Amino acid sequence: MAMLYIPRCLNRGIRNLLLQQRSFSAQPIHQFNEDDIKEKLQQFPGGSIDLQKEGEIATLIINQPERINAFTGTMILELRDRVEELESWTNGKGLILRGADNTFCSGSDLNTVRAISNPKDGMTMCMFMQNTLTRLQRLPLISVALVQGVALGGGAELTTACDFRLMTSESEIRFVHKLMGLVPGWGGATRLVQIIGYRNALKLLSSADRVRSAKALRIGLADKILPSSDHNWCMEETQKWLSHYIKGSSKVIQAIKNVAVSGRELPLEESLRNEKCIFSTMWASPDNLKALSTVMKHK
Ligand SMILES: CC[C@H](C(=O)O)C(=O)SCCNC(=O)CCNC(=O)[C@H](O)C(C)(C)COP(=O)(O)OP(=O)(O)OC[C@H]1O[C@@H](n2cnc3c(N)ncnc32)[C@H](O)[C@@H]1OP(=O)(O)O
Repeated sequence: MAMLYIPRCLNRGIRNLLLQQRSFSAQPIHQFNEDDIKEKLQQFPGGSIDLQKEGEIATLIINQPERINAFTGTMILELRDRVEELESWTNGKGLILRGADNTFCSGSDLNTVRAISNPKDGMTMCMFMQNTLTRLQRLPLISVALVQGVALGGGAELTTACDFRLMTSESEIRFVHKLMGLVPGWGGATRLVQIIGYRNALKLLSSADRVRSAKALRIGLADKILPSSDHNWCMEETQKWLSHYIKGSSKVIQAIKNVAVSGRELPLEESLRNEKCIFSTMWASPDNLKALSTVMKHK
């Protein structure tokens, strides 16, 4: 669940209202019995999704470098567990999503794909991943995908579940779905339209062209190009870039992410009500009172 922070000290009416609002983000997009698909995905092991927390920034690592970090069945399950863990990380502020070994992700593992290439499994896998990536997208953390090497197919879709994308001058994002007789199924098309607009998204999906970093920056898919591909340097630069957006207390950063998600996802009136509720948790809060007690000049 992407959780709003709801202080216990609020009066009962406001607290109940906030709890109701919170249940909006906790609702899975698709409600279905997950047992069958979980059992199926367990049969395709390999690789891992690793979670590291360092201070206020967590890093999720897609880890199967021998297959360019392709997603196996168990990695799909592990991603969900890791996202769930991040949902209850109350002190966190930022998240970096990256692949192991200087590349991002080559999409679904084709061995897994072949084994579940029937309508029923395809549909439940699609719903499972859409639920997970929606939860990832709604985490109250500011998230950035560090795209080194390639982000192909499902890998390209994954980048769109983050708030921002940093690429290296050598990396590329490519929606190859058309070449496989498919459309994105992990929510990637919907999110791509939100990020770069209908016309640009349609061009990328219908051409299956590779998007190198300069073009990605131009059309708003990437937020920065890192000039070196050296892994340690890229990670340091990504942390530096992210740290600009996560200065301040975790409650303030999480509230900012929540109002932004609300603005993106909810109809106007509902979003305004949600913003009011979140605002009410921040007004006269310790962070707010501390700021007011200092002499402020925003020069
Ligand atoms: C599109 C829909 C679907 C979804 O989930 O929505 C998908 O994502 S399906 C997967 C789409 N991705 C692909 O089709 C990737 C195909 N592979 C490639 O294009 C290349 O391997 C590439 C560009 C990723 C990497 O090329 P490079 O020359 O750097 O390395 P190799 O080709 O030698 O790859 C090393 C090794 O990895 C295996 N590999 C790569 N990607 C996958 C994958 N997605 N699933 C399974 N295995 C993958 C590749 O076959 C090589 O294995 P080897 O045994 O050494 O031949």
